[in-house]
Amino acid sequence: MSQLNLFGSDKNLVFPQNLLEYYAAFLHEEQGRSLMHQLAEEVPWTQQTIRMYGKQLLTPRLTAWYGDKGKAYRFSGSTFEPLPWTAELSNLKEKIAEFTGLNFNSVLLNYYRNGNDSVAWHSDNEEELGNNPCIVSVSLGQPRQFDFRHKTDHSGKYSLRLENGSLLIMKGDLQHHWEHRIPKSAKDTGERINLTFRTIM
Ligand SMILES: O=C(O)CCC(=O)C(=O)O
Ligand SMILES: [Fe+2]
Repeated sequence: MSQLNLFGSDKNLVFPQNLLEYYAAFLHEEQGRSLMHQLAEEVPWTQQTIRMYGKQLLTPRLTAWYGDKGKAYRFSGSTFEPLPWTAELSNLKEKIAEFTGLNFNSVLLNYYRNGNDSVAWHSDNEEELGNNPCIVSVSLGQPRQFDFRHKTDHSGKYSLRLENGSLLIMKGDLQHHWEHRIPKSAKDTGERINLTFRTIM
């Protein structure tokens, strides 16, 4: 059963709750934590640079990209060839397929080393994800706040807490009209890994 618990508000816009499904306990607490530690150790994490305001900046988190051979992913002017699926990641992909009925050919991993790591406002609207992508996001470790704001109206935001072991589905036309981010957090200092399973066309 979905347990969506959105908080916050927007004076003008009501968040379309039907575009999210949230399951707080997709994995058991202990499973979530041990998978996080395993991935933290084993994944060849890299810190990407992005071009912003004419400057090269380091992204405030570590990332890795896995998927089927040939399913390259392009963003910020770079092309990323996926690493081949590991046993842990393909097991998790299978578990997601059983739980949601959804199949994916790639996964982006984000490692937030502490509350100072974050991801800025964006939507996952790259062309190779197709028009209305279904994205499954699994969170491990430190719970963090996940914010949504409307693309053209920044007067308010909606938030949700992504728990250790949780699964969130983002679907429909969410990525057309809404942006999301993981803000920095002074109080949530523990480490967290997030995996977003995606289909590259
Ligand atoms: O860490 C998260 O929960 C979200 C990551 C995200 O939005 C992304 O990788 O596109
Ligand atoms: Fe995203």
